[in-house]
Amino acid sequence: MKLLAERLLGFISESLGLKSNYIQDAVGEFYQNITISYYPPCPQPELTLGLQTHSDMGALTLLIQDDVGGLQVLKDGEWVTVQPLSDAIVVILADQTQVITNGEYISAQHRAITNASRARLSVATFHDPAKTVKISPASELVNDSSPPLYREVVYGDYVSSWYTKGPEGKRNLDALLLKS
Ligand SMILES: O=C(O)CCC(=O)C(=O)O
Ligand SMILES: [Fe+2]
Repeated sequence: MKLLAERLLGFISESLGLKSNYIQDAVGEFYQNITISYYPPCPQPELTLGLQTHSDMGALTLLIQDDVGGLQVLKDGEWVTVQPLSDAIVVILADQTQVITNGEYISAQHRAITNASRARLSVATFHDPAKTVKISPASELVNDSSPPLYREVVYGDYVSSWYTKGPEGKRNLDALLLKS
């Protein structure tokens, strides 16, 4: 998972004209976190979500889901179900990559819905900076016509505020926006 995350961040860096290890260097050694989520059947799925709308706070998330399905991503204002595919790994771009790329790449808002009949399992591997790492837009991507969109943040502070305020859409990322 770590190698895959490194390669994907490498491709993202290269696509923006940065050296391939740019984002990896900005993030530093990954703090790898694994969450296994179990969603029991819910008698009234229309009344509750399995997981509320959020974007992941680190750099990149790699997710494996079983064949039940329930992960949805927000695309053009609509919720789109990520169809389970056997052997597939879902790549979820997370907030720090949005900051480093100065908004060229956008972290995905997603949620998990429940269903009435089958329990669901997902395994997410988060690739995050260490808590002491400072994250800011890549200087190579910032100039007079493309000013920095986000202020620098110590990743640990971002995590604290995420847990204090809770994830509500992308409000934690929006709090880093510099006023133009
Ligand atoms: O269970 C899922 O499909 C989503 C899990 C997730 O988004 C998370 O743990 O951050
Ligand atoms: Fe997530």
